[in-house]
Amino acid sequence: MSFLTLQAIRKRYGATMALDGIDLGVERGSRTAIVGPSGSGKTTLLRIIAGSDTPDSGRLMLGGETLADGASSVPAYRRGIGIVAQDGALFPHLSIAENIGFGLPRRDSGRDARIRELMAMVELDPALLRRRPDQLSGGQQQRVALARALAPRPRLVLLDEPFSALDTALRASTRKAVSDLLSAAGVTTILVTHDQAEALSFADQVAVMRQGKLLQVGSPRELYLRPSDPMVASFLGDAIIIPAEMADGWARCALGIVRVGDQQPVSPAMIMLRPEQIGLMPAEPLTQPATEQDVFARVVETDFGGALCTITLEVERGASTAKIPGEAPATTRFSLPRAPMETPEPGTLMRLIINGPGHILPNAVATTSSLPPIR
Ligand SMILES: Nc1ncnc2c1ncn2[C@@H]1O[C@H](COP(=O)(O)OP(=O)(O)OP(=O)(O)O)[C@@H](O)[C@H]1O
Repeated sequence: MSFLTLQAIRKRYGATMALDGIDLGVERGSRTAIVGPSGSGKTTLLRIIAGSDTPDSGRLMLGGETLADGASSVPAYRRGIGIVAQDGALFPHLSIAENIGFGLPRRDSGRDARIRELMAMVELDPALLRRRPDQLSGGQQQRVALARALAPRPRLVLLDEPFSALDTALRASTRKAVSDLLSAAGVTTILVTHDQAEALSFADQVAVMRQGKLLQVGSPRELYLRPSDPMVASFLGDAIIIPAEMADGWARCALGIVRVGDQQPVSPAMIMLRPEQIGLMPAEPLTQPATEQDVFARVVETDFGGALCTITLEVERGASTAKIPGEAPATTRFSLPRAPMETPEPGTLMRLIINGPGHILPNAVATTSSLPPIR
C-alpha cells in the first residue's frame, strides 16, 4: 500500500459531483502534481486530504492510519499535514520568526534553533526574521510559508498553487528552489496547479483531473508522450491530433506516413504528434525529386511572440495526401512554435519531416475512416 492512499473518494455539493470516485496512491518521499481545468475538483481533493472537508464516501489513509472513512474523519490539526496556500497566507501582524514558529510549542528550548535551521533550509538571510511579511518580496514570502509548513516536521506537505502569484522569472526560480529543497528533505508532497509546465517539471507523478475524475496518473514523461486521450494530450502541451489508418506499425494520416510505437493497432485511430516532432525544410528549390511519401505544407500565417513564434501551416495535397479521398480533413491546418530566425514568410512551401513515433490515443474515437490503407 502507498504512503498516502485514496480509495473511491466521492464528494457532492448539491447537484455537483466534485469528486467522483478518486483512487490515488502517493509514495513516501515522492512529489505528485494534480492538474486539471478550473472546477475539475483539485481544491476539493486537497481539502479532503488536509481534513478541512470530509468525503461523502471512500477512504483516505496516511502511513497506514485511516484519516477518513466516509464522513468519519481525523481532525485537520491531528493529521500532521503542512499546507502552503496560493498567497502564502502568512499572519501579517506577526514577525517572520513568529510565523515560522507558529506550529512549534512556545516552551520548546530548541524552538529558536529550529526557526534558524528552517531559514537556512529555505535560503533566507536570518536578518529577515524580525521583519513582517509585507516587508518581504513575494518569493521570500512563499519561502517563509514553506518554512512554516515544514516546521512541525509534517508527514505530508500540500502546495495549493503556491507559485501562481509570482511573476514569471521569480516563479521559475522559486519553484526550482522549493522543488530541490523538498526532495533534499525527502518530504512527501502534493502540488495542485493549473500550470502544466510546472506540473511536468516539479513532480515524479502527475494526476490529470476532469469533472471530478482522474483521467490518467503516471510519470510526467509517460503522460506527455503517451497520453490516454485528447484532453490529457492537449492539457499537457501542444498536440496535433489527427485520424489515421494503421498497418504494420505505420499510420497514414494527413501529415504523411508516420511510424507508431508497438501499441495495438486499431484502425482507424487517432494519433498524436507533439509539434517538436515536426521538422520543416524549404520545399523550393526542390533539392531532390518528391517521393510518394513527401508531404508539403504552405505557411499561411506567422505570429511573432519573441523567443517563440507560431507558424500556422496548411497541408497541400501532395504526393501522399493526394490519395486521401473526399474533402481534405479540417485537421490539415496546424501550428508549430519556432524560433524567430526559423520562421518562414507566409506563402512559403515547406516539406514536413516527422521525427520519432506518433502515439495512438487509446481512448479516442477516430472521426474518419476515409483514409486508404497503407500499401
Ligand atoms: N463549497 C462548495 N459548495 C458548492 N459547490 C462547490 C463547493 N466547493 C466546490 N464546489 C464545486 O465543486 C466543483 C469542483 O470545485 P474545485 O474548487 O474543487 O475545483 P478546482 O479544480 O480546484 O478549480 P479551480 O482550479 O478553479 O480552483 C466545482 O464545480 C465547484 O463549483
